[in-house]
Amino acid sequence: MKVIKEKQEMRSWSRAMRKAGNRVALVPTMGFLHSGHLALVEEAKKHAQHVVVSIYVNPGQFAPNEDFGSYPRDIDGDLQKLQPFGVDAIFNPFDLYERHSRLNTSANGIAGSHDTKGFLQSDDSTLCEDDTYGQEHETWIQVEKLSKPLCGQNRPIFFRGVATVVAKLFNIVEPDVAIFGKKDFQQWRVICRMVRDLDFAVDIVGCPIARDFDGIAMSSRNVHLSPTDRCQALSISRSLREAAESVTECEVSAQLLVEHVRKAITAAGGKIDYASIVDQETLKDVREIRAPVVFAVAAWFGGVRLLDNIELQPPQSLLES
Ligand SMILES: Nc1ncnc2c1ncn2[C@@H]1O[C@H](COP(=O)(O)OP(=O)(O)OP(=O)(O)O)[C@@H](O)[C@H]1O
Ligand SMILES: CC(C)(CO)[C@@H](O)C(=O)[O-]
Ligand code: BAL
Repeated sequence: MKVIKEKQEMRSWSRAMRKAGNRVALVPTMGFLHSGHLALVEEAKKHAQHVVVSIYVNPGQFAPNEDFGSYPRDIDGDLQKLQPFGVDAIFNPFDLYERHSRLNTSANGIAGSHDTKGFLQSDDSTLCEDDTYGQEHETWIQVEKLSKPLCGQNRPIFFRGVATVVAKLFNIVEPDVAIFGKKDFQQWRVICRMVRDLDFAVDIVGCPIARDFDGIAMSSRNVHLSPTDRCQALSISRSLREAAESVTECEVSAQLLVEHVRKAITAAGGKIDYASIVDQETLKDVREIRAPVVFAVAAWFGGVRLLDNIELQPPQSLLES
């Protein structure tokens, strides 16, 4: 398993694999890996001879008030976890925006890099001594409509940052296929749309949500939950499952289903960011479950923002009528 830090080396490696007639799959991650990430790697192996996992906590998708600094990181642990999985290369760049000295901080562990609007800025504490090295980044990809609802409401720069860094990763790794998790359903839709609109020659594969033994959607940030918060946070997956059961029993009112989930999460002590039933393509709210839709939730427990969702199918009787 090769660990690659430099963009140029990454591109050359990938080109050599493809020149030899092999397909390359990319699994983009921010590290602190769990079984959900490893399931993406297993999926990647079905689509290509070579698998690259990128590990990069992207400063461009965090607003100044968010958790870039405290995002969990453990590169040594990640390498150990990936070892048995037949991954060919780990791409772990120091800084994809080339603002920072390679000499003065640990890999991808920088903080304090946005202005008040959330734009990336050079930070005095991390500026290179030779300031000709640092160049500001000013080109961003904005997937206009799909970035606005759900997570976009309270994280207005998030998807711009995600789309841009994923485009950069595609340009560096030049994969044939890239694998994303549907735990971040909106992110997966945004990337699919970007690929379609900008003609990236990359197939996008979406993988089902991996859950822990108790039903919670796996997430790197779960490590910050106290045992009590974690127990209370199970109200998210439990109430989503109950909503799905109600649909099979012919409850099709989105308002009633949303009320049920909101009540359950609030009663458990959570603070809801959003709970919405939306069309899977447009991510627009639906009033009734008359086609396959997704019920997406973001909620805070003990200072940790958690995402989850469930796909809802219309009741059989509606399909038959
Ligand atoms: N439980 C999961 N099931 C399926 N895919 C997942 C799961 N958790 C993460 N992924 C996917 O792994 C990829 C990398 O995600 P990331 O490194 O941000 O991990 P994360 O667990 O989502 O962390 P966070 O705490 O930021 O939510 C994304 O495509 C994400 O959707
Ligand atoms: C896709 C991604 C790696 C971009 O930084 C990140 O948003 C994530 O891990 O889901
Ligand atoms: N998996 C989502 C990354 C983020 O919340 O920044």
